[in-house]
Amino acid sequence: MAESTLIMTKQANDIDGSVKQKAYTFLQKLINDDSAPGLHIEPIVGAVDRRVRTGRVDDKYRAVLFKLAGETPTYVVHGIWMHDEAIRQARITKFRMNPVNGVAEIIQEEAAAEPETQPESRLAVVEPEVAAPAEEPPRPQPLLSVSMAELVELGIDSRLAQRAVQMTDDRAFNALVTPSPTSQLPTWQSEALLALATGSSLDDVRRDLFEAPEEVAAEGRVDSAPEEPVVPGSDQELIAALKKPASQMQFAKIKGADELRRVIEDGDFGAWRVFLHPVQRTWVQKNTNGPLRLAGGAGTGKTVVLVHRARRLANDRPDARIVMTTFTRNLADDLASSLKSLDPQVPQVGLGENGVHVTGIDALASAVIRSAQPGELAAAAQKVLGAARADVGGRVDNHLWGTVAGEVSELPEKLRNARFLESEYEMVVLPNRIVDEAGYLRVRRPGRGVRLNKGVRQAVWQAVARYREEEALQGCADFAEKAAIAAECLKARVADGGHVADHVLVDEGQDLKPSHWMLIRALVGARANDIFIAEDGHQRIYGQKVVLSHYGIETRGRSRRLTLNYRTTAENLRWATARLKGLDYADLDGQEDTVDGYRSARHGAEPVVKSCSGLVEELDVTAEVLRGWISEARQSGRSEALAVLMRDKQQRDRVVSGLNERGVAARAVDRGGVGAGGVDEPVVMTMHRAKGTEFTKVLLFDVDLEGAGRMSHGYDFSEEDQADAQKRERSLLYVAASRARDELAIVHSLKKYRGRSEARGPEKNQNRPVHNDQD
Ligand SMILES: Nc1ncnc2c1ncn2[C@@H]1O[C@H](COP(=O)(O)OP(=O)(O)OP(=O)(O)O)[C@@H](O)[C@H]1O
Repeated sequence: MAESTLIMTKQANDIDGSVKQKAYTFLQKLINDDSAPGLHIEPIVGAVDRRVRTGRVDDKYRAVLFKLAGETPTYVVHGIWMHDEAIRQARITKFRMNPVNGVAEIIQEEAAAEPETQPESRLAVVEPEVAAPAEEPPRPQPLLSVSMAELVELGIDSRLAQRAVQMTDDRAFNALVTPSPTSQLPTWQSEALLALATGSSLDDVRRDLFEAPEEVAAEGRVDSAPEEPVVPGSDQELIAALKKPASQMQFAKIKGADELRRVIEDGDFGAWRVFLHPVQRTWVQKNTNGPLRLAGGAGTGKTVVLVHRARRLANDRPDARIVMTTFTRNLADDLASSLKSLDPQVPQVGLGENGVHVTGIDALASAVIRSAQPGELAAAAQKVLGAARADVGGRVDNHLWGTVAGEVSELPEKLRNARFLESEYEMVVLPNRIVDEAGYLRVRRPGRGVRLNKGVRQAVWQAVARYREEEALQGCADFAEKAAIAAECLKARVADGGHVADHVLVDEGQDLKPSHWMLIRALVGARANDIFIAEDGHQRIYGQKVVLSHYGIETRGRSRRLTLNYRTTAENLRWATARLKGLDYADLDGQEDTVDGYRSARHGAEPVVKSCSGLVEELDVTAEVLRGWISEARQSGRSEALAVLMRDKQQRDRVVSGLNERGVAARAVDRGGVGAGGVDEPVVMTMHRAKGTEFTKVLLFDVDLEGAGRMSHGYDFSEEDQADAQKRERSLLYVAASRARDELAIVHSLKKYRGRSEARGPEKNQNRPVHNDQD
């Protein structure tokens, strides 16, 4: 009995639900012993590839495989089809190493007897389903600014290259380069062409796809034994080609029965676990002295990289203490379950233990505080608050800044405002560890927008002092203060026992506040792979813009942006990014952040925008759209997750009851998991809560298409802050729209928004920034 190695392809992974169990049994048997009775592994006469085999999955279905000889055989699973289609596929499909760049690929050739009919190339490129460019209004410029020869030099099939360089129409181009179960377009070729069409240069493509850094290339090598020279055209050459990072976008070695089961059960949804983009793989493996920052639009797989990287660090050094953190508890729960689903063997542990500790950043601060001795806590609070308090565990009343603002009559009217005071406190007072008026009068406040003279600073400090007094009376501290106090505790502990973590990985970095960054810096010393940050400046929906280097985290020169969106369709992406148009965004290095090159390889329907006359009609339309989606899903038998997203919790509850009254069994989601969210019970949640989630179809309810938004009110103490608040509203729409995998609907009532903004009166003291713990 000889065990086999199994290589799954991304396309083969999408196995029809009705044969998944049988496919699993077949492939598991194949791994155990390819000569087992009942598998019927057989060659096909007249096939273009002598390595091709078919295998019997059941009476109707056959697997198409490529067998590579070695010490033990390797089987590359091309796919599972009904008998006749499987035989056809087996005849015309070839597994090869691309002769130009050495990447493994599956291509289709015409039957061996007919090669002369297509002299320039025998690769069968399926015609795009969309109308040919000749039928479209002519456009002056082709989409690609490279020549056919340059594409061929990259390794792109010559026939595909010829068609691609002639294309002037987006949709036709996308149809040409989008892989489908019938086109057999190698994944790397599709990605290379899409990247070139969205602004990457040939050098960018070469670097990203073919030039893996040493640590990634080393990961792909067979083992440390001296390598035998590989004979050209041999099976060993193909096995080596499978290990190239660009090959691993499409081919993945299956390690064990559990992985096989998960890969088959999850199909495309589990692709993130095995088929990484070479750039993702690089950022999983990269070793550096100092922090790394990975930026990228929504759905580009930043979290995927973070989770893979946590596993990689844990596997490299089982005694490493790794912290993986993010902005909210819900997001942290998602990270924990992704890590578990990627690798259940990675120990998820408490802070300071060997393994990965996954936690929300505020929960992390609270845990440090809970673990501190009273003396330690008092010393830390002295540094942060100017009072040696050990009673900082309680929660601050949400309205405390508003109350204080109302009490300090010396504050100018414009600044007598909870939002101003809270942001001044979090951005200036806390990070600078200001504990008295003299310190506040001296401090520099770059980037704060509103200028303060001495008298105003004194008034602001009066408010801060009142705030702190009240907290001392109540025995509490707010989240930002807790993070600052936790950071001071950890800094003090370094002298005794060193740092509490070896590696810290941060997701949703754009939303973290200065005190959070100071806490992160205090968790881990400056060392190899100390901090890894995933962020998207366009998705900042809480707090102010932050520059990491101000808090001892220097990522300049060690940053990268991901641009391929895996989640949503190109159509939804266009709608989502259009929300950001005309605004400037910055990344955590303080540099311009753009959506240039941001692309999706998937296509679908255009988003549907429904204009309504008011709330009742909005609810009617929402119920109607949901009923349509539910009935489509039921008819197709697909399991789909449906969600309705809106701006705030009151609206959410109104929508749930409105939908229930209309016979749609919707369910509100607040804290805690989203649950199945299947078609029988669409979920309804705020756009803030939807951060980090994804659904098959998403409806945005009562959208303010002008993006002026309610949040901008209350920020009129400075033009910059008001503009920033409006920007966050647009970002929120971008976040919400980019949750949709397939379809997006937008329901709005423009008339009502006009009325609302005209009717807005002063509500200054009640205003308070939305906090992560609230939404
Ligand atoms: N290499 C990959 N292959 C297949 N799917 C992938 C890959 N990388 C990411 N995905 C999928 O794309 C979706 C988005 O990934 P992820 O959540 O990591 O993106 P993100 O950049 O963190 O998004 P956001 O910023 O919106 O939170 C997920 O469904 C994930 O499984």
